[in-house]
Amino acid sequence: MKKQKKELLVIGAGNIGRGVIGGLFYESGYRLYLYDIMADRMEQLRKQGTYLIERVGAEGKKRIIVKDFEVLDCSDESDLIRHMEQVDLVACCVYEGAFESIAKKLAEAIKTRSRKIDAGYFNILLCVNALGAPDFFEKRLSELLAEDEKALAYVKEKTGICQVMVGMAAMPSSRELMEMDPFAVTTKLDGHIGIDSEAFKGEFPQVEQVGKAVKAKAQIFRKVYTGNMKHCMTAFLGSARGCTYISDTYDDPWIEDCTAGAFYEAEDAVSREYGFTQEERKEWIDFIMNAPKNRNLKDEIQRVTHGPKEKLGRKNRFTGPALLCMKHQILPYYLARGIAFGFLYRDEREPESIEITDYVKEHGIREAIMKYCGLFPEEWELLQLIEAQYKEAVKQR
Ligand SMILES: NC(=O)c1ccc[n+]([C@@H]2O[C@H](COP(=O)([O-])OP(=O)(O)OC[C@H]3O[C@@H](n4cnc5c(N)ncnc54)[C@H](O)[C@@H]3O)[C@@H](O)[C@H]2O)c1
Ligand SMILES: O=P(O)(O)OC[C@@H](O)[C@@H](O)[C@H](O)[C@H](O)CO
Repeated sequence: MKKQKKELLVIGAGNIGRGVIGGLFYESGYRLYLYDIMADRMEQLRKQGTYLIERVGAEGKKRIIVKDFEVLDCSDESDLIRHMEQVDLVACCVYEGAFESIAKKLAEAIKTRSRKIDAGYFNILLCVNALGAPDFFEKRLSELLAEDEKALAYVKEKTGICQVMVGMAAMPSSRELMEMDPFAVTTKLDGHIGIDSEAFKGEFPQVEQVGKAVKAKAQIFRKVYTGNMKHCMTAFLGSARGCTYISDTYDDPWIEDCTAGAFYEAEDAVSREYGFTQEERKEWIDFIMNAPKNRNLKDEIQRVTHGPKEKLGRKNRFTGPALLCMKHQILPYYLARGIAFGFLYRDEREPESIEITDYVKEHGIREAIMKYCGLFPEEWELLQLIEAQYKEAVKQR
């Protein structure tokens, strides 16, 4: 088997791309190639030549300076496609809105790759919380390459399209650090990255805190419906209590009870739906519920709630598990409370929260639930439950 070069092309050089994936692979000896759509900012990073990662744990902190990376010419797509043709490992660290344009460039690169005599494996790591990302890329690549048999065969035989569970939060650094280095990024110190090992092709990367994940397509639903849901519900409830950071909520027993309630409802429903074993369940519950409270990490509520329209949506982190609960005869009592507080969440810096709360004011909560959660009148039990929780929440505020 051809030895894989220790090189990683990062697409989306933001919190996760620079801070978590870039940082961990760099520390394990990988050469980084960074691409981002923000061409001017990337040019500044190229000139700067290094960037700082601050890793913050419950007990201690660690700083790393990333050096000797290459910033691509981000002013057009040709340099990106050329690197996709040459670097065997690509990490997509972007939101869903970027998927289509990345799929088109990958398709171009795959055409060239498939014609190389010694064409080796190519792995695409989808480091995203979006649900169904591998299915999207598999489908789009097969459509874009439909006329090209060689390229299609290369996708099938040599390309790994891998969901990655990024279990390590990352965020912009404090103002003091950003003044020292405008590219500084802060991440959790502990945490784990799981790459879909069933989809990965060839030699698996040996990187600290990065391991193999099985049942990855089910695991990402579990991560988003339980872990990210709990995180976002903490932020919605925390915002209602006047908190700025997630850590400000840690001593509030009401927030703790409500979010734990929602977590266990969702975890039960997800486990029934996807058939996680008792051992798998225990490990996951322990990872989320017994994680040490990291009071040193300043994770802003505004970052965690970002894009509330998507987050309240039918398939996303609240309505998704609430519907699964209904399917499996579990009452999504606390999940409905999380949704209710999502409808109360208003931050002038988050335009979607203004749209949602204004809509509730104008049309009433029932119409708003149908519009933003995508529920139908025949799903009346869940509709009524959220409505009731909303009315309670308004009284409590
Ligand atoms: N931040 C976290 O704690 C965390 C943890 C797990 C997973 N995630 C997921 O990781 C992904 C990235 O999150 P983030 O926090 O790093 O966001 P971010 O906004 O910090 O970074 C995303 C980067 O992608 C760039 N981008 C946008 N469109 C692009 C395109 N077409 N091509 C190339 N680059 C493009 C943006 O300019 C930005 O720099 C998201 O899917 C998120 O859900 C984030
Ligand atoms: O990045 P988002 O908007 O999908 O979700 C916000 C956070 O919940 C998320 O970034 C977490 O910090 C991360 O998924 C860690 O597990």
